[in-house]
Order: sequence, then C-alpha cells, then structure tokens
Amino acid sequence: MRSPKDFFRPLALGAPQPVREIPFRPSRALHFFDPGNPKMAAKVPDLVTQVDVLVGNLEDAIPADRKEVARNGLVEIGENTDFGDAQLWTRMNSLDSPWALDDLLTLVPAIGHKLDVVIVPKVEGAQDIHYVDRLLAQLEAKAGLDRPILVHAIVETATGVANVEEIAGASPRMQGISLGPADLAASRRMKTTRVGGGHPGYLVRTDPVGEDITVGRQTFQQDLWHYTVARMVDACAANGILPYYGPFGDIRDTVGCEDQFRNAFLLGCVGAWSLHPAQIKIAKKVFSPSPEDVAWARRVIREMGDGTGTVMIDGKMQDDATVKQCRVVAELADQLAARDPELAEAYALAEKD
Ligand SMILES: CC(C)(COP(=O)(O)OP(=O)(O)OC[C@H]1O[C@@H](n2cnc3c(N)ncnc32)[C@H](O)[C@@H]1OP(=O)(O)O)[C@@H](O)C(=O)NCCC(=O)NCCSC(=O)C[C@](C)(O)C(=O)O
Ligand SMILES: [Mg+2]
Repeated sequence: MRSPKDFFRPLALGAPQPVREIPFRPSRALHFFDPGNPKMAAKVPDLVTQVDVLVGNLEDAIPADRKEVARNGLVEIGENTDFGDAQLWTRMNSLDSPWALDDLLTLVPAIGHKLDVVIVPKVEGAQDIHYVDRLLAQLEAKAGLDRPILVHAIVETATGVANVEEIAGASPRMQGISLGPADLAASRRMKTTRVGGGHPGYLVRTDPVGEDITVGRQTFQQDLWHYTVARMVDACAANGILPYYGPFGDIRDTVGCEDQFRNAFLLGCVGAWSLHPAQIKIAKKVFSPSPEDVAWARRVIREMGDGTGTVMIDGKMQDDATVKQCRVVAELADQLAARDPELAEAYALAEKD
C-alpha cells in the first residue's frame, strides 16, 4: 500500500500527473466491436455519432488467431477516426494471456493520445491494477503523453468480487468497474449458461393457499445479479469511480435487456455494454433519466430553496435527503443533455408541462 502522500505521484519519470477526480463523461452505452472485423470497422464512423463510448475489443470473442489483426485494426481505427466528443476505449487481453503485454506495448505508443480508457478483464485484486498502472506510466512517459490513460476493471471472478473494494481504490487511474456475468458465473460454478440476464429457475413462490400445495401459487423470477451489482456500486461510489452493468447476451430479447439495464441504472450504474447495434438505443434510453423524473427533481430542488428543512410537494415529504437524491438525477440530466441535444430538448419540454 502506497502512502497517501505518494498516491498521486506519477509512477514513472516523465509520466503525466495522475487525475485527482474521475471526470464524468456520458458513458451510457459502452459499444463493443471487433476492430479486425471489416464489417464492424466500417461502421465505426457512423457509431461515433451514436454512442458515448466505442470499445475496441481485443479479448474474449476475438479468436486466438485473429488477436493481432484485431490489435492492428484498432491502431488503424484510432489513427484515422475523428471521435469528436465520443470516447475510445479498448478491452485488452487478460494479464495472464500471451497477448496482454503486446496489447499495451503496441497501443500506447501508437494511439495512446486517442485512448481514454483501458478495460482490464478478470481483475482479481489491487495487484493486477498496480501492474497495469506502472506499465502504463512507463509507456506514457516514453510516448510523451500529456494526460494519463484511465483504467476500468471487469469483475468477473469470485476472487474479483471478494476484492472489489480494494480494486476500486487501487490507483488514481481507476475510472470504473463493470460486471462480467458470464465469466463470473463460471468462476462461481453457477448453473447458468447465459451472458447476464435472469434464469426462470431462480425464483420465489407465494405460500400455499389451501391443502393443495400445487394450486394458486405465483412465482416471481429474481435477479441473479442483484448482490454483485449492489456490491460493485458501493465499492465504486466509496472510491469516486463509476459502476457499469456489463453485457446482455440475448440480442433478440430487447425487452429483457432493457429490464436488466434498468435494474442496474436504478441501483446506481451509469451505463452498460452494447454488443450489437440493436442494444445501443436501449442503453441510451435506460441510462438517461426520464424527462418526467428530471422535471420532478428540478421542481423539488427549486421548492427546497437552500436544501434544508421540509416541504410537502403533491403529498410527498421532501427534506435534505430527498433533495440530494433529486440533485443526483438533475446533475446527471444536465451532464447528458450537454452532449445530447434531443435529450436536452425533451428535458426542457417536460419542465414546461
Ligand atoms: C453477437 C454478434 C456475433 C452478432 O453478429 P451478427 O453479424 O450475427 O449480427 P447481425 O444482426 O447479422 O448484424 C447486423 C450488422 O451489424 C454488424 N454488427 C453486429 N454487431 C456489431 C457490433 N458490435 N458493432 C458494429 N457492427 C456490428 C454486423 O457486422 C452486420 O453488418 P452488415 O449489415 O454490414 O452485414 C455480434 O454482434 C458481435 O460479435 N458482437 C460483439 C460481441 C462481443 O464483443 N462479445 C464480447 C463481450 S461480452 C463478454 O466478453 C462477456 C464478459 C463481460 O467478459 C463476461 O461476462 O465474462
Ligand atoms: Mg469475460
């Protein structure tokens, strides 16, 4: 553990100064694509205007014999694309793989000035972040970068979940954490075979109403990911970084995807992954507060004046704590509206109603 005094010192001579605060930039949809797939790569210029974050994926889903093609494809995309105010992230290969070192040795010198965040998969503890932290500092110094590349961890092993708090606070570079439900299910020996989402067998059942225990009993499917998402949200909030739900693998089930994303949004997550273009608008919709909620939040803030005491609005008690909740919604709305003119208009309209 470094001394708090040293925490914000660069880890290599000439490396950029670590950030003191993680900037909040809209990141509702982290859109995954294979940079070595010509069809997907061709869609990048269009996607730049639709998504908050483009993630050039180099890890799982990229076949072993196409790792280099994907890495080189990402360099080409990074060099030749104007990302505007969208962000470019990458998911590097896991630290125990034969590709991780070359991922960073190639990407940082070539497109480090365009890369906002490196997603590190299968992070199990602070030691994994420390390794990447130092290596990035060395490479940034060598490349003469003037701002640090941030780091995002995927929590997708039982050990990673057990250590999520130390991971969240391991470096000033830590930008956020995503849930990796598929690897996590395997690591925990859960008996699911899906990428995120629920399972019809994970349920609660109402009590029997009479003698016959088979009659009149309703069942309600439960959220398999509630515990992990809640734990991840607390770890992130406590360390000033951002939590994300990960992927939802059933691309056709747009309704189930929306529900899973919304659970995460309501619990505190700021975004989710989109694996297919069809999931982009779901993530953008879910992770933008509704115009009605924004109008309500702004009204409570207005009527609460200096934010202390109580007022009744439409029969509901408001006080210091509810105004804080409303500020969360209103500030998020302002930050998103600054990048999304359609949303800005919808929020302004709802205020007039
Ligand atoms: C699911 C797949 C195979 C269906 O791909 P498809 O080609 O069968 O789908 P489609 O509906 O036929 O595609 C229509 C068009 O969209 C394109 N397209 C399709 N997807 C994308 C995309 N993402 N970005 C940009 N373009 C895309 C596709 O190339 C096609 O182009 P065309 O009209 O010119 O023919 C495909 O969407 C895909 O490969 N998506 C990314 C998958 C991925 O990144 N997986 C890894 C992340 S999840 C994970 O790792 C787990 C985790 C966290 O680690 C853990 O829980 O443990
Ligand atoms: Mg995974």
